[in-house]
Amino acid sequence: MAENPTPQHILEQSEQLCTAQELAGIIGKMAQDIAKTLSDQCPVVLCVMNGAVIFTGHLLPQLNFPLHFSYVHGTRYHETTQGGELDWKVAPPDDLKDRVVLVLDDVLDEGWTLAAIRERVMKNGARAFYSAVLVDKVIARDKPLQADFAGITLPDRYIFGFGMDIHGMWRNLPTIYALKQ
Ligand SMILES: O=P(O)(O)OC[C@H]1O[C@H](OP(=O)(O)OP(=O)(O)O)[C@H](O)[C@@H]1O
Ligand code: HPA
Repeated sequence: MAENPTPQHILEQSEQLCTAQELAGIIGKMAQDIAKTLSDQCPVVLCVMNGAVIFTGHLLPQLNFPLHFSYVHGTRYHETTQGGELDWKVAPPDDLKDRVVLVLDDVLDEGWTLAAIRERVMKNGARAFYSAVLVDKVIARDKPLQADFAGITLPDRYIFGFGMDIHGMWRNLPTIYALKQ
């Protein structure tokens, strides 16, 4: 891959990992599983911006029970493919006393982002924390947190599309891609 690849070059060097139709089925099933656990809890649902925006947009209308909605924004990959320190742009809401919280994220990779969100959410008084991730990445290390609801497991490759970026681009692709190996 060239040092400064063009968006088109990135796409040409990539392969699609699943279809948009498969993702729709996966998210539909997640909505059913989440409803079984949380439909009588009136949870606070938090989208982790930016990556979870499309996953959230597909999942939320399928959660057929009362809930409150807000978001957090933490980033630790910036426009690179390596995670670093978590940079809070918008921290979890302060007023979570006795609330059940469901956090939606696009990918559980090393797990540090969701672990940090859980810590803040519980510190802000939540009664219970749940997480739902579209992709659970299989990595060689233990993760500090396991997702309560996971859509698909994918191997340890940098993925993008469906909300996830590669060098800041291609969040708008309708399904998930990875660079060809
Ligand atoms: O499990 P981890 O290794 O902590 O990585 C997962 C997090 O990394 C990505 O966010 P990123 O920092 O890229 O910010 P973005 O969502 O704005 O792209 C992704 O959206 C998750 O929130
Ligand atoms: O594979 C990934 N793609 C996009 N964002 C990410 N954040 C952690 N891992 C990834």
